[in-house]
Amino acid sequence: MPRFAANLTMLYNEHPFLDRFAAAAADGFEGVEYLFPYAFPAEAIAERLKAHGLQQVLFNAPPGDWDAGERGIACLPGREAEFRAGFATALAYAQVLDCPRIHVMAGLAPAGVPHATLLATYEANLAWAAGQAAAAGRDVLMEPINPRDMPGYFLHHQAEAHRIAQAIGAPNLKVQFDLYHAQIVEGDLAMKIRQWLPTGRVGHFQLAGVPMRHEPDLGELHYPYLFSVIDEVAAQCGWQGWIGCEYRPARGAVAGGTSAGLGWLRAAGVPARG
Ligand SMILES: O=C(O)C(=O)[C@@H](O)CO
Ligand SMILES: [Mg+2]
Repeated sequence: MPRFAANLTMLYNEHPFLDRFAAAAADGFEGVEYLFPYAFPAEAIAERLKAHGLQQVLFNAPPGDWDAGERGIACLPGREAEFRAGFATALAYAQVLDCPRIHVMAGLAPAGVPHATLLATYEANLAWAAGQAAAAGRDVLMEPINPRDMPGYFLHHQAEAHRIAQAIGAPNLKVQFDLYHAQIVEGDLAMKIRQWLPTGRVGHFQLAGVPMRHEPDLGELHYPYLFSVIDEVAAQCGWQGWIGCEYRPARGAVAGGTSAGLGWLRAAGVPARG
């Protein structure tokens, strides 16, 4: 069975951020991910990871002005210096958190800028980041995101992300296969897993029920089957990664809401710890 990481941006919102680590560990998660750690000192987060026996598996580089609606800056011409400074901060956090993966968000495509210009900027920033990350022993990830959740986002398709990774050719530049986004944009997930996992360019999976982004056992996808496909292909190609659980618990509005919705995790063979 794949290893599951709790996404602490979406799960356990019934607790303050630093208390979500204990809650995830008690529910049987062995890894965690989240969007951004930057509101907290890296040492304070590292302390929680250690105290609860958790691995930090992924977080995102600074995305520009998130509150103003920005969703990454890697494809934006003229923002290269800010991109580099932000990525250096991410690398420093990754060092303290012992985190092997950093997701670099592409950004929203600005109106009037040719696609070729955005792509060239994105590729140049990714190539630079991959070089920096390689020296620190980390992977850089890009993630195709569905246009309903994030209208105007630069990257929607797995194939496009793999084409970019292949063109840049850095072994530590990989693709985040978010099954929720991919089902909405592309479908045919089992065959896509069989297509992309053996390339060695899939750095991480994420999951959520489709279409509402709730628990994976709510909605149109049958995750037990997809887990078995991931297991089968991972055993064939030697992939050893994580699946980030990046969903909004449908029961999250009630006390203990995240834990109450983890029947799917128990069915996948993960017992509670606490
Ligand atoms: O939204 C997602 O899906 C993510 O994985 C985030 O890191 C980016 O918004
Ligand atoms: Mg995702």
